[in-house]
Amino acid sequence: MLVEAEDVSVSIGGRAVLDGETVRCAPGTMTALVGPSGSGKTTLLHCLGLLLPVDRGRIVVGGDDVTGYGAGARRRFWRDHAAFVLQDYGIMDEESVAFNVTMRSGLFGRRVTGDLERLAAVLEQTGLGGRQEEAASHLSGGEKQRLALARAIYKQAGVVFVDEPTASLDAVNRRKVIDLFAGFAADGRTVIVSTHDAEMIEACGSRYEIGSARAVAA
Ligand SMILES: Nc1ncnc2c1ncn2[C@@H]1O[C@H](COP(=O)(O)OP(=O)(O)OP(=O)(O)O)[C@@H](O)[C@H]1O
Repeated sequence: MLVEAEDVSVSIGGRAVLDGETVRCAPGTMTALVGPSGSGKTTLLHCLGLLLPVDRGRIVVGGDDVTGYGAGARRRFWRDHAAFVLQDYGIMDEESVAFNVTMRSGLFGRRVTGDLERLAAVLEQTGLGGRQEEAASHLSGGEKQRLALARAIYKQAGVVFVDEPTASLDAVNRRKVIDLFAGFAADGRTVIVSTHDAEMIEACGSRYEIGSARAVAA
């Protein structure tokens, strides 16, 4: 699914945070949003993911102008097409590891439904094997980050929005995470990454320098 921002501007508290940004994030590619701290990478990622409205310009997904989507249409987009790995991880502390990955519980009680075999495999892959019953509040910061990754892997969404996924990782785990997202793109998905990480940027098929309104083909 092609995800585009066309001439997008956003002001927060009267200050221009994005000024005429245009990016084109193609399926089958990892697209990097790069630039100095405070240049607006996270803000643009949130606009592309319909988490934040734009003041000017358009967000276009799969050829459809989605800029004016209301709450219901945005929720359907998130449910059917999007996975997010954001800086606050979006973990529900009071819920179990399993619920945080599958986002599904049984109609009665707290039994988690979904593809439990797949859940176990994904937790194994992210180093959280056997911990599905635990409350997410028991996890460390790094484990919560891996839980957010597990959710994105489990969901198999068409568009994956990722904010600084390697910021707090050691070299070995950084490589694993880069390979994981590169694998998503190789599967034909659209992967959009806000990052400072030179190794991650290197792995991206295209990159945009945010703040300069200038596209740089990789
Ligand atoms: N909710 C908010 N309220 C006030 N200012 C905000 C808000 N969100 C973002 N900003 C401001 O917008 C600018 C861009 O922020 P953003 O987080 O998009 O930058 P970034 O390029 O992702 O930075 P970093 O690399 O440090 O994560 C910053 O100056 C920030 O202070």
